[in-house]
Amino acid sequence: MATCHSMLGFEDVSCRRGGKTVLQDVHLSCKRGETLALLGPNGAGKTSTIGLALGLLRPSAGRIHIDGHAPGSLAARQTIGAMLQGGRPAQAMTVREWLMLAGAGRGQPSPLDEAIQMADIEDLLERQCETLSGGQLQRARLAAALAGQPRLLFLDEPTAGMDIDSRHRLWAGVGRLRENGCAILITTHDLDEAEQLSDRVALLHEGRVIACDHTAHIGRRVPGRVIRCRTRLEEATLAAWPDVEGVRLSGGHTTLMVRDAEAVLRRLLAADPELSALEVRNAGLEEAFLHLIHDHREQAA
Ligand SMILES: Nc1ncnc2c1ncn2[C@@H]1O[C@H](COP(=O)(O)OP(=O)(O)OP(=O)(O)O)[C@@H](O)[C@H]1O
Repeated sequence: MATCHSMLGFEDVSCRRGGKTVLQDVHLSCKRGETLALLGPNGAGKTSTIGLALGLLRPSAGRIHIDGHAPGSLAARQTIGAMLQGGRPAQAMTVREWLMLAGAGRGQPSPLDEAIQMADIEDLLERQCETLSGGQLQRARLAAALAGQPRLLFLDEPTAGMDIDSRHRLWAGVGRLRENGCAILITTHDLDEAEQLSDRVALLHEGRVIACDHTAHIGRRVPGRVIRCRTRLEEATLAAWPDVEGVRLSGGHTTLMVRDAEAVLRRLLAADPELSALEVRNAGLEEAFLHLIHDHREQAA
């Protein structure tokens, strides 16, 4: 049900914090029914971007709108739900009271049922927030962000600390919200999560958007292919081969970024007759992320 209506717009936005420029000439938009993943290494400026959209920080240049309204205005606040890192209610209150307050703040005191169900907090409603575990508090933050049915949702590393069940529930919930026309901006360091949830990704590095594209297309920006296999060959040996641009070992698998897949495959099969679990594919979000950041660093140097 996506339309072209932009719920969030950043035009040439810069921001300074502590005497340092942390965002520079940022252009971003997120439409109704769209999920935008804001990605980048630590300190890239993701949380600062959300702070600007919420009106908690002020831009030093540029313009930001929330469904046509200024960040921090009443209309903008009633539009937005935000799940922030470290967010918690100001005083000791129960989870139910927190949700009611959050919903009322958006001018929509009810219904809370969907928020409660999506965040899986039925059994936590009467608990005082200060007694919750880290993962439970994370689920309560999600419910508070969803209370009052926001039309623009910010999720800042929403699944950090969540167990697998809650994570899957959140992913399913994000899908439903998107179908209902909610615009969602999510930050995450989990690139599988970003790939699964987002329609588009914006990659931030040192305060600049260095790539913004459809999630399914971003891998095309990376030349070469990816080979994954189980092999007894050493990482350092493989890294020294011609046409191999990068090697990574994880979970017993070796992943190689290569320029010429056929040449490397022939050499791999000859060097290790016991090689198994072989896969060859185009670059995905993770390879694009690493490649684009590496390129940007080299250009800056
Ligand atoms: N309160 C602050 N005062 C001054 N500088 C700050 C403040 N908070 C963050 N910064 C700086 O702003 C830059 C961007 O930080 P930000 O928190 O937006 O990054 P991020 O992409 O969200 O990082 P992470 O992935 O680690 O959460 C960093 O250089 C950081 O050191």
